[in-house]
Amino acid sequence: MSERIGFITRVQSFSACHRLHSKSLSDQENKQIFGKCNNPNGHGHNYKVEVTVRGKIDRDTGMVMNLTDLKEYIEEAIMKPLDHKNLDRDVPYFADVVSTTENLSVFIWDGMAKLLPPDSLYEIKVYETDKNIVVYRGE
Ligand SMILES: Nc1nc2c(c(=O)[nH]1)N=C([C@H](O)[C@H](O)COP(=O)(O)OP(=O)(O)OP(=O)(O)O)CN2
Ligand SMILES: [Zn+2]
Repeated sequence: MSERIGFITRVQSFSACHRLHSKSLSDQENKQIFGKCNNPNGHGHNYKVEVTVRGKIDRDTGMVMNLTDLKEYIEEAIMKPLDHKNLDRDVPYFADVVSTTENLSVFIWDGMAKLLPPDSLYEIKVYETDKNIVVYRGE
């Protein structure tokens, strides 16, 4: 039988607060572009992240990868740095990067890619709310 390729996804939720504010823009521009999300005291989200890994379905194990290992990588790359954090103040990456869901997806991609086997990470999907969803595939 020829080699089969599978995609496996694990879902993880975390809570964090943030403020949309760019140091490259004036206060007036920040207010105009980000509106209520530029409120100085920030606001919170219950984020949901889907991490998808692509790979060969191993003939012996029947797995693309062990979901127990994926769970541990998610703990390192998502939960430890982000859960119950103020993204802008507690996560050094966001000191000069606006904490949009797009940039959060890139942060999570970079953290996961460091832990997973080379070229196995396929997609990061972040739900900021039920209605606001970002997909990042490392491009
Ligand atoms: N391109 C982006 N635009 C916006 C982002 C983002 O990450 N990328 N983020 C925000 C805010 O952080 C904000 O939290 C969005 O919240 P809100 O508009 O309240 O969310 P909903 O659309 O789900 O709320 P409803 O009021 O139910 O429509 C803004 N823009
Ligand atoms: Zn927000």
